Amino acid sequence: MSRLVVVSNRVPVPTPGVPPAGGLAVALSGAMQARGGLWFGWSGAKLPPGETEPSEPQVTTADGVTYAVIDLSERDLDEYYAGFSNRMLWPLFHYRMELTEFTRVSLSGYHRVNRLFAQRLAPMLKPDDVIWVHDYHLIPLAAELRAMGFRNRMGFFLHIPFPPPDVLTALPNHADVVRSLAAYDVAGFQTPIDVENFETYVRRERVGRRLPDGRFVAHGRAVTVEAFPVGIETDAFAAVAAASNRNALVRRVRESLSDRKLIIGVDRLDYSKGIAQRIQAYETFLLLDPEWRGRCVYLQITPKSREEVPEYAAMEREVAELAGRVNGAYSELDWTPLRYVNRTVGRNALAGLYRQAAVGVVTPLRDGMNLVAKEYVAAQDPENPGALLLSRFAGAAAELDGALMTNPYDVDGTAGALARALDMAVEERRERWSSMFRRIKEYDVTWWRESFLEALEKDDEAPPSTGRMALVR
Ligand SMILES: O=P(O)(O)OC[C@H]1O[C@H](O[C@H]2O[C@H](CO)[C@@H](O)[C@H](O)[C@H]2O)[C@H](O)[C@@H](O)[C@@H]1O
Ligand SMILES: O=c1ccn([C@@H]2O[C@H](COP(=O)(O)OP(=O)(O)O)[C@@H](O)[C@H]2O)c(=O)[nH]1
Repeated sequence: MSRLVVVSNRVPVPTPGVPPAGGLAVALSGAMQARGGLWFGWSGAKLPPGETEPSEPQVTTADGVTYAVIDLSERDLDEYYAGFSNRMLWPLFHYRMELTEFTRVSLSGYHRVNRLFAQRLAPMLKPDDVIWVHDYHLIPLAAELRAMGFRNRMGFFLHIPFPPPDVLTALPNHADVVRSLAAYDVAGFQTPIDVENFETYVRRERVGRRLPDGRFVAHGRAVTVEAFPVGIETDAFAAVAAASNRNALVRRVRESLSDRKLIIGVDRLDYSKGIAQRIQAYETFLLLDPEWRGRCVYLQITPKSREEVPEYAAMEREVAELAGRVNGAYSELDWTPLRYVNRTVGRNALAGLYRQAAVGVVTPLRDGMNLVAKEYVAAQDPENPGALLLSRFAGAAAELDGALMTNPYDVDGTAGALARALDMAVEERRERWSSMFRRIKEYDVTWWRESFLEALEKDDEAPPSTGRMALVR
């Protein structure tokens, strides 16, 4: 078997006591440990001020995985990470054109760092390595490596949505972005809707066409383009949740609830997650369903994220204000309706908290997948599962047909759905949960990794299979 080389912007080199957070890190950590290989990317650290030349990769090995990471300069991070990746591609790919900021400077920093990644990675590559590149930060990496002469099989997986052409074409360099995707042998997306958006773009912009074998030919290369919805380690996560009464933090939270029903939300502090709209929906619910006052607690766990990006700082203020408003209006001396926590919680404790919660609220305005939704389902007690309230705009909605679907822009509708979730009879909860659990058990993180790598390692001549994912919706 060829060696697997994974490249992603952030590489969570295992650090005792520091859990990886963020869906990409969580999904790939398990996948890498199962298969081994090399994982290359940014260390998460900045070079000392004034230094501009990134170090040689720092290499460590743990659990059969070799981690090779480089520090990046302040300028590189400003332009490539906080700039083009997170002020242009992130908002645009989440359909938020009004939040984008395009500058030539950040675009050129984006290309410079992609070239740097290619240069630092190149000496470590062997001719038969299979290279798997992750996410929007690194779209041009294969083109850079190909320009240096590498002929390896290269695959790309986009963890965030691929927007419809009317949105994508607002990106001044959209044509280059799609040309860069054609340098890969496989381009994987989260859902069939993303594949459809790609296909519509290719057709409308006349840059390619579908081959009879299902691949796309664009810019002179044939690329397999398919949906590979990312999953979780369902069985392992369910087992941790089932044993969570041994976890001291989980026990403390349970005791603090004193029989009140728990509603849980877990999201990075990101405008795509719809946290402000969700708190407004909770406020409306407390207003319209007064019988629930004092009988439920909403716990919102929200680690801060990308604080160097101005839109994130603005959102941090907005959400904190809203949380204060709800608590100011509805708190009693012995009851606080909303617990808003800006801290990362370890996944073992999270598993137990999900299991405690009568309702999981996952209401992003747009999300590539959302692993929290799948983790909430995996963590439930099969005899008495909670209800999942899920945005129709999360990638996970294409699979989790047993969730109560909601439109997060409809605050009143979400408030009503929350009341319905809290009131749902156990028979209905069991029925909804069983179908979701079956789905995430079959399409888990192992399925995701194996099916992507199978497509990537397939002989070019063999027709790729299509329709790997059955769309529920
Ligand atoms: O590295 P950061 O800038 O701190 O951000 C954390 C990660 O956020 C995004 O995660 C996405 O991947 C998940 C797993 O496939 C998916 O469920 C979720 O919908 C996506 O938003 C981002 O795409 C990653 O690159 C970041 O590492
Ligand atoms: O305090 C926290 C918050 C989140 N997570 C994990 O981070 C991931 C978030 O992934 P998701 O796909 O939901 O969203 P992303 O942050 O990648 O956009 C999930 O596995 C969560 O369990 C965590 O471990 N601790």
